[in-house]
Amino acid sequence: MTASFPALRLRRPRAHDWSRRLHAENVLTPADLIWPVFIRDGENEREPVGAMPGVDRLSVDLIVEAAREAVDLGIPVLALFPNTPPDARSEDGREAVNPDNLMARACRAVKDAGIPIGLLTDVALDPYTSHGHDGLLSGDGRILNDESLDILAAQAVNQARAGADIIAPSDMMDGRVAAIRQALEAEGFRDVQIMSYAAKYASAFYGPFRDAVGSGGFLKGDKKTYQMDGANSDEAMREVAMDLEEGADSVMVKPGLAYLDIIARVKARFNAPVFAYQVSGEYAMMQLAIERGILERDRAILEVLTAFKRAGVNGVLTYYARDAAKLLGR
Ligand SMILES: NCC(=O)CCC(=O)O
Ligand SMILES: [Mg+2]
Repeated sequence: MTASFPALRLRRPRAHDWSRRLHAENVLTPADLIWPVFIRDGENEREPVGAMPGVDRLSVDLIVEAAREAVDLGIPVLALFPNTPPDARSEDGREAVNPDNLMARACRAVKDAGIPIGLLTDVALDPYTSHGHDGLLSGDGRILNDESLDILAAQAVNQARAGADIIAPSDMMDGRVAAIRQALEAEGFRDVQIMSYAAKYASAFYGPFRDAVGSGGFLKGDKKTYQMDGANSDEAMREVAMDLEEGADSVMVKPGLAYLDIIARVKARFNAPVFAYQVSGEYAMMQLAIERGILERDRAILEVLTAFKRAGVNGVLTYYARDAAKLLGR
């Protein structure tokens, strides 16, 4: 910088709204948003998630309505998460490959209704297992890596058959992207995308999500042997490199706000689409402060989502997707 005050006045471009808009380096639009929704049994059922005020579990018919609303708001993708009835959960999570499970029914219902929206489906066993883990559990309490790959790949194919557009493995087993990509190719699903949860950290901020999908009460122990240690950043680069090499079309960093540095590193290093997940705990934290009048709602929502853009994401999974899209307009 050569000029100095008063030739240089950095406040000049900030003086007017038109000028601030003109100079904005990053712009959030509804097309940046992926809306996670929770599926439950029944018909015309809308059930609030206690730990996530403002978020409901919806029966399949209401998921279809949500998809229509998302399209109207310009949101390109819905992310689907099932709250599997307890009697369908088992030690091996086999409900994950049931062609009539909640996830498959929701995908088919949205696609059969001809709604032009992308569907992102989560691959991991935790909503289907009686122990709440993302992979298969051994007798002595370990999460088995290689042994879990077959059912995860079969789960992905089951979702693709039901109409999923983006398979999103969140299980953090090594090698699962390759296994899923191979299975999708073998079954003819050449154009089904994979968005891998590449850098997924073992986080306290997933607590409310486990309430939403009903796995919290089941979970034995923690997920530290497969999800990443929050102290690590180089390791995230290796996770991302591995998933891209195995056939991921895009990668995700999760949670979001506490990991913006990871997003920025991934963006700087890889020429690949990167997404962030503003997770349930981030949502709950903000939402409770908003409901108590401590935070200004609209500004807080847009500020945080814009921060993800600034860090370098192509898009954000956020429980605020609908609210943010309404604020942004089309
Ligand atoms: N596999 C999806 C998640 O774990 C979501 C976490 C959250 O929203 O807390
Ligand atoms: Mg990995």
